[in-house]
Amino acid sequence: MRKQRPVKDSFVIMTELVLPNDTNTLNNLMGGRMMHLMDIAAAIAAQKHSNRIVVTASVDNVSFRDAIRLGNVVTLQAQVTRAFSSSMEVHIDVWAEDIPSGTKMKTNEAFFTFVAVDQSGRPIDVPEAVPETPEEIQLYDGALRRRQLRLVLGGRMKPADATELKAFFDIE
Ligand SMILES: CCCCCCCCCCCCCCCC(=O)SCCNC(=O)CCNC(=O)[C@H](O)C(C)(C)COP(=O)(O)OP(=O)(O)OC[C@H]1O[C@@H](n2cnc3c(N)ncnc32)[C@H](O)[C@@H]1OP(=O)(O)O
Repeated sequence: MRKQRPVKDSFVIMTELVLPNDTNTLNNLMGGRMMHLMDIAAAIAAQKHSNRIVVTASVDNVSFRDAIRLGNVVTLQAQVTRAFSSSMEVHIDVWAEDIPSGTKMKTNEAFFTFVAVDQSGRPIDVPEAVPETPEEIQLYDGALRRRQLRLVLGGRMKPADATELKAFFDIE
């Protein structure tokens, strides 16, 4: 039987300070720097779940809701939502905090997909991810649909095989 692991075991929290080298000429955190931080936090979550080397396979839509300013404290929270065979979907939330003014806002959210690989870079199976809380169950339940959408968009699945998507959009 395949090994199981609670999704909460993969939880990662990472905190960074926005320094001058991280910013553009408007003193805002650069988008690419943000994606780098998100990739690292999410990869650590996938590694914790699988105890394997992981590679980033894809990143779903990342939107930059509000600018993050020089001197802000950035908090990234990542957790595996669901594991398939060798791949894992990781959900990540990003918060920016201005400590002197006591304000904190959610600025980004995304889903990353990582694939566990062996020393030769070949995909290798990972434990099943078991959700426990209502929020974890909701993310788990939506993960198959999101997987099919990204595989169709990435040209890795035929739309006709995306059964969850068809059911979601009520397509015959
Ligand atoms: C332990 C304690 C912690 C320790 C704490 C250490 C800290 C440590 C810090 C971390 C450090 C930072 C980590 C950065 C991670 C990188 O940045 S890695 C660099 C960027 N990424 C890459 O270079 C990946 C390049 N691509 C590849 O190697 C191959 O395409 C892949 C992803 C391995 C897939 O290989 P493939 O031959 O296509 O394999 P295939 O059998 O067709 O598919 C395998 C799985 O991949 C999935 N897949 C393939 N393509 C896609 C796609 N586009 N979208 C979604 N899924 C896909 C398939 O659906 C399949 O999933 P399963 O059905 O098995 O679940």
